[in-house]
Amino acid sequence: MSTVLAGYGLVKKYGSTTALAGVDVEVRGRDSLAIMGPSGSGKSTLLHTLAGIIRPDGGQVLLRGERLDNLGENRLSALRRKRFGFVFQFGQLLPELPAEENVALPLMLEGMARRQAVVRARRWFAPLGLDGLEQRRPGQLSGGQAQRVAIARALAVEPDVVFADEPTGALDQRTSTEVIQLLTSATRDTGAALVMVTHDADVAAHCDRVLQVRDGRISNYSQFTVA
Ligand SMILES: Nc1ncnc2c1ncn2[C@@H]1O[C@H](COP(=O)(O)OP(=O)(O)OP(=O)(O)O)[C@@H](O)[C@H]1O
Repeated sequence: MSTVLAGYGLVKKYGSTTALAGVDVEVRGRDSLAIMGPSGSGKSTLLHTLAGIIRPDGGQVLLRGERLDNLGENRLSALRRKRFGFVFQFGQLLPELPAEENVALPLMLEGMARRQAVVRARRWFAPLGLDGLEQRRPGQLSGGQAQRVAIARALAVEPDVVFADEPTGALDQRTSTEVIQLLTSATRDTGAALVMVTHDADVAAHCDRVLQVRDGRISNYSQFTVA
């Protein structure tokens, strides 16, 4: 599988703080990569830089060989909407919309008619164990169900890469295991790559590779064989 997303020589500074000190990373299609490391080591900065949310001060980010880091803001945000999906820790669903409309929203932002977008969105509910919850508002869902809706929303646009920042951070251990299994398998099934920040070694172990960041540098890479 060829490289989908790559960062080479990534540097990011905040005043006198060096958040990224020259990071190289490559992610292939269907590859899942967990980013771990101590608090303040640069994990979120690396994820956001690869996702085109933070612009690096040095180095390059490439999506299928196309540079992201020097695109104009409009092209960059269009590319993020179309080619990337995002799953965050919590609070990402719009509380006033039913679950199915939350999932349909990225499709509507891409110009799809509401009715068609909702039909497409509904297809994700059964595979993610959400059958029957289409009309629920986020406040009527458990934490694990809300994260599964967020996974559906991230996958609805059929992105090249899903970025997840502490996707299980607000869940108990059993729910966290269910959610990470669904996130890794559903992402792999679509052919997308997954890049995830987590503090939890059990969650990271569901990924193909784990990258350890320390003081803005990669201190270790490990490869798991996923069953
Ligand atoms: N917007 C910002 N302004 C100033 N400094 C920042 C900013 N964002 C991050 N930093 C600093 O950059 C370094 C890396 O931060 P980052 O959030 O990437 O770490 P992290 O590993 O994700 O931490 P955590 O696990 O606590 O979320 C830290 O020293 C942090 O204080």
